[in-house]
Amino acid sequence: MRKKLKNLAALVDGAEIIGNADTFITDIVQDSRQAGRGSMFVCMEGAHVDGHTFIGDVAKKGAAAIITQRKGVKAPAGVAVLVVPNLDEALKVIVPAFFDYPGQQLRMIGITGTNGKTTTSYLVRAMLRQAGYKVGLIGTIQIMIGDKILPVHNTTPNVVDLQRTLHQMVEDGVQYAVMEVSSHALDQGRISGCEFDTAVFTNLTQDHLDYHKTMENYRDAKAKLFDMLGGPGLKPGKTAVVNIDDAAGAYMLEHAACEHITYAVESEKANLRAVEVRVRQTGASLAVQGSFGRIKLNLHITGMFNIYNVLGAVGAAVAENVSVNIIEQALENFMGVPGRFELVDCGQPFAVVVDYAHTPDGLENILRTARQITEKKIITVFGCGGDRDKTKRPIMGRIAAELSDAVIATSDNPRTEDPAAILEDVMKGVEEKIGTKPYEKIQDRHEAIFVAIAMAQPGDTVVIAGKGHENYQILKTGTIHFDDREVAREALGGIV
Ligand SMILES: CC(=O)N[C@H]1[C@@H](OP(=O)(O)OP(=O)(O)OC[C@H]2O[C@@H](n3ccc(=O)[nH]c3=O)[C@H](O)[C@@H]2O)O[C@H](CO)[C@@H](O)[C@@H]1O[C@H](C)C(=O)N[C@@H](C)C(=O)N[C@H](CCC(=O)O)C(=O)O
Ligand SMILES: Nc1ncnc2c1ncn2[C@@H]1O[C@H](COP(=O)(O)OP(=O)(O)OP(=O)(O)O)[C@@H](O)[C@H]1O
Ligand SMILES: N[C@H](CCC[C@H](N)C(=O)O)C(=O)O
Ligand SMILES: [Mg+2]
Repeated sequence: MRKKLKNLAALVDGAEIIGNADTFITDIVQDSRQAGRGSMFVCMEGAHVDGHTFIGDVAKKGAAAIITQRKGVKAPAGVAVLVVPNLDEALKVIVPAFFDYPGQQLRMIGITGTNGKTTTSYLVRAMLRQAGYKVGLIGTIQIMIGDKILPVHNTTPNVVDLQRTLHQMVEDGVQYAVMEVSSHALDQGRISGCEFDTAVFTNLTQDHLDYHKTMENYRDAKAKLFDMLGGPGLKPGKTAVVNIDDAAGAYMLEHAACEHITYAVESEKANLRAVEVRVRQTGASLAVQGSFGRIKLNLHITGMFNIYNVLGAVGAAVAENVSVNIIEQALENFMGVPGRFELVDCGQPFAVVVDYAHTPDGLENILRTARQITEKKIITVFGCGGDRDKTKRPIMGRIAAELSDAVIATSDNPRTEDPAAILEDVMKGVEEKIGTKPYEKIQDRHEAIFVAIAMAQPGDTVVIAGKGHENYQILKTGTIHFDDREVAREALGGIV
C-alpha cells in the first residue's frame, strides 16, 4: 500500500497540506502504538486523551504525516501535516480510498441488535465455511481471517482499523466478511466505506443508554445499517434479515429498501419459522420452516434465544444462496461460542454455566433457559460493568432475584468506577425482589464464584453471568487476568 499524500488530500474539500505533498503514505493508523515508517497518524481528540500528544512519538517511529482538524498544529521536520475541516468526515472518505475500498470487494454481512450478534455471526461464518468460502469475521471476541486470529479492542473497530482489516482480508483471498455492527459504530460512522450485502437485525432491548440516552436514539442508530441497504449506486442483491417477533423489527424493515427475509418463533407471518422446539441442557432440537420446505435440526447449542440466533443466521445463509444441505450440516456440527452458555463440567452433580449475559434481556433469557433445564435450584452470580448504562443495574438485580433461587451479586468490570457503588446499584434491585430467598453481596468475583459453587446441591445450576469469554477484569488500577471458567474449575476442583 503506497499512496501520495496529495492524492488523499484531493478527496476532501478544504484540505490543506503543510509540508511535502508528494510524500508517500504506506499505512494509516489511529493509535500511536501502531505507527511505523511511512504511516499517517490520525490525531483524534478522544474522551480520555488527545491524540495530538503522540505526534512526537509517531515522528520518532518514522511516520510520514499526521492528519488533524486543528489548525496550527506543528509536527517535527519531515512529517507532513494534513489539515481537514472535519476529521471524522474526512476519514470516512480518505480511509476506504487509501485501502482500495475493500468493503466493496468483499461480500459483506452485517449483524446488529442488542443481543445475539456474536453468536449469529459465528453461525453465519460456520455455514459459509461449510459452503466452501474463505470467511473473515469481525466481532467482540476476536477477528478471524480464514483460520488466522487477531485480537480486538471493540466489537466494531474504528474506521481505520476496520478498513485495514478488510484490506487484509481481500489480500488473503477472503470472499465473505461477517461482522458485528454495534450501535456505537453506526452512530460514529465506523463502518463508512462498507457496502453490506446482507444485514441481520436480532433484537432491541435496553442497553447503552449512557451513550444513546434514549431507546429511540438507540433504535435509530441500529436502523442506519438498514438505511445502507438501499440507495443509488449500490450493487444489486441486498437483503434485510429481520426478527419480526421483536417490536422494533417492523421499523428496521421500513428502513430497508431491498429484499426482506423475516424470521420468528411466534409470528406466523415470518418467512422463516422455528417449530417443534425442544430445549435440553446440552443442546436443542427444532424444525425450521421456510420457502425451501422444512429442515429438522439437532443442535449442540441451547436456549430459546439461540433458536432466534439460528433463524437469523439461516436467513443470512438463504440470502446468500447457501443450500439447505449445507445449512443443515453446518448447524448440526456447530459446537457453540466461547462463553455463551458454556458448561463447565468437572464431573460435579450439578450444572455450572458461564454466560455473557450483560443486559436485562440477556440475563432474563439465560435464567429462563436455566430454569427449563434445572431440576432443583438456580444460583446466580453476576454483576454489572462500570462506565456503562447505570440504569440497567437495578433492573438486572430484579431479574436475577425473581428468576433465581439464590443470588450472589458481585463485580463485573468496574473500569474507572467504584465497584462498591456499582454493587449498591445492583443490590437495590436484588433486595426489592429477593423476598426470603438467600442472597449475598460479595465484591470479589473469585470469592463469589467459590461461594456459589460451595452452595450448589445435586440437581442445581450455578449461572455465572456477565463476562463469558472474557479472560480479564478491568479495574481502576489496570486490567488483570480473570476467567470465570478457570475460577469455576478451580472451585470445582475442591469438591469433586
Ligand atoms: C465511547 C467510545 O466509543 N470510545 C472509543 C474511543 O475512545 P476514546 O475517545 O476514549 O479514546 P481515547 O482513549 O481518549 O484516545 C484518543 C485517541 O488517542 C489514541 N491513542 C491513545 C493512547 C495511545 O497511547 N496512543 C494513541 O494514539 C486513540 O487511538 C484515540 O484515537 O476511541 C477508541 C479508539 O478507536 C475506542 O477504542 C473507544 O472505544 C472504547 C474502548 C469503548 O469502550 N467503546 C465502547 C463503548 C464501544 O464502542 N462499544 C461498542 C459496542 C459494544 C457492544 O457490542 O455492545 C463496540 O463496538 O465495541
Ligand atoms: N438472540 C438473543 N436474545 C436475547 N439474548 C441473547 C440472544 N443471544 C444471546 N443472548 C444472551 O446475550 C449474551 C451475549 O450474546 P452474544 O455475545 O451473542 O451477543 P452480542 O450482541 O454479540 O453482545 P455484545 O453487545 O456484547 O457484542 C449471551 O451470552 C446470552 O446470554
Ligand atoms: N460490549 C459490551 C460488553 C459488556 C460486558 C460486560 N462484562 C461489561 O464489562 O459490562 C459493552 O462494552 O458494554
Ligand atoms: Mg458481540
